Amino acid sequence: MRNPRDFGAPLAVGAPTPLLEIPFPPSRMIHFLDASNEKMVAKVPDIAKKTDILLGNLEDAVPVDRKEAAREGLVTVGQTYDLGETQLWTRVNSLDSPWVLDDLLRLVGAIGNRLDVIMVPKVEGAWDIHYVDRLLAQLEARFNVERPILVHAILETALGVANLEEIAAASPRMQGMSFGPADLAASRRMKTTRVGGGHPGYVSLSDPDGDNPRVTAQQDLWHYSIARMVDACAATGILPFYGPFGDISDDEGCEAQFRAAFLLGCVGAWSLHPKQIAIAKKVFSPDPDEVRFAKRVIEAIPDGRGVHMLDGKMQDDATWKQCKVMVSLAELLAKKDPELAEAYGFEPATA
Ligand SMILES: CC(C)(COP(=O)(O)OP(=O)(O)OC[C@H]1O[C@@H](n2cnc3c(N)ncnc32)[C@H](O)[C@@H]1OP(=O)(O)O)[C@@H](O)C(=O)NCCC(=O)NCCSC(=O)C[C@H](O)C(=O)O
Ligand SMILES: [Mg+2]
Repeated sequence: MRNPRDFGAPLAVGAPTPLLEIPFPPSRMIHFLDASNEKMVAKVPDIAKKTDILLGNLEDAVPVDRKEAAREGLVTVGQTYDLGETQLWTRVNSLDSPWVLDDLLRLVGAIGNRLDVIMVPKVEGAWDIHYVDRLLAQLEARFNVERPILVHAILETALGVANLEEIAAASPRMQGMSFGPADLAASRRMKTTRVGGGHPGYVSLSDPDGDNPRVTAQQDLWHYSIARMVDACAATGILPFYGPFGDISDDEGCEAQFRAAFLLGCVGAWSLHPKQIAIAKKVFSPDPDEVRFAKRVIEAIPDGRGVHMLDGKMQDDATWKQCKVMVSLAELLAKKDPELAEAYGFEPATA
């Protein structure tokens, strides 16, 4: 066990001091692109204005013969594009791959001061985070990186899900976690070929009722693991994200999957295609009617104490805290987006 008094100390001489509080800028969507694809890179200036997070993907979906081009393309994006307030992340190759060491060496050396977060795939336990933590500290010291690069784990193996509490608490560098339904399905031997979403075979069935047809309702394959991820993240002050929705043609299915994650506590989701950015923005920006109601609750109970009735609904200390969650998120997003500020009824100057 690490000495708790050393938890906030750098793991290498000359590395920046770890953050003890994880920053929470707007994080509704992590937009994936392959920086070896010229068409995608050409869209960076436009996409950077629309997405909260831009991620250069180096792992799965990037063919083996384009791994180096994707890495170098991301270096070029980091060195040449002004992304404004949009965060720049990468997903490196998995820790057992032949590419990850060069991914980390090259990216921290070339754009270490531009990279906000490194997403590490297929994290299985705290030991994976400890490895990346020490190596990043050494590289930060070597390349004079001024602020710690944070680490985001993808939960996409059965062992990773079994160990998620330890992963969340493994390092002050842990920024958050994403849920990876495709690799997780394979790891668990689930019988679905879909990337996220439901399945028509996973249903609950009503009881027999004479000759009447029995009713089925599709169930959520992912509820248990996403809820565990949200608890582990909230318990350690880091941020949970839903991952990919692979049926690019099914906007409604994507929205439903994202909304289930949003309601459970996730702050954002991945967008694989430019059109999923708008879906994530819609879902992960709280509904204006809910925000207006939450504001009324806070105005009605300024000190957050006691019991009150509003529109026939009981309000107390706990509902006040729920409303604070909603209004704080709305305020954060309104600062970035004047249209949302108006929809939420915030004065532009105070938003
Ligand atoms: C899914 C795609 C392969 C679809 O691409 P395409 O067939 O080219 O779609 P369109 O013809 O509709 O594209 C229209 C234009 O938009 C550009 N485009 C497409 N996607 C992106 C993007 N992500 N960023 C920027 N620009 C994009 C196209 O180039 C077209 O441009 P133009 O011709 O000039 O109009 C593709 O969207 C894609 O590759 N997406 C990323 C896929 C990805 O990153 N997959 C990995 C993440 S999911 C995962 O790893 C699973 C997870 O780990 C788990 O285990 O669950
Ligand atoms: Mg995966």
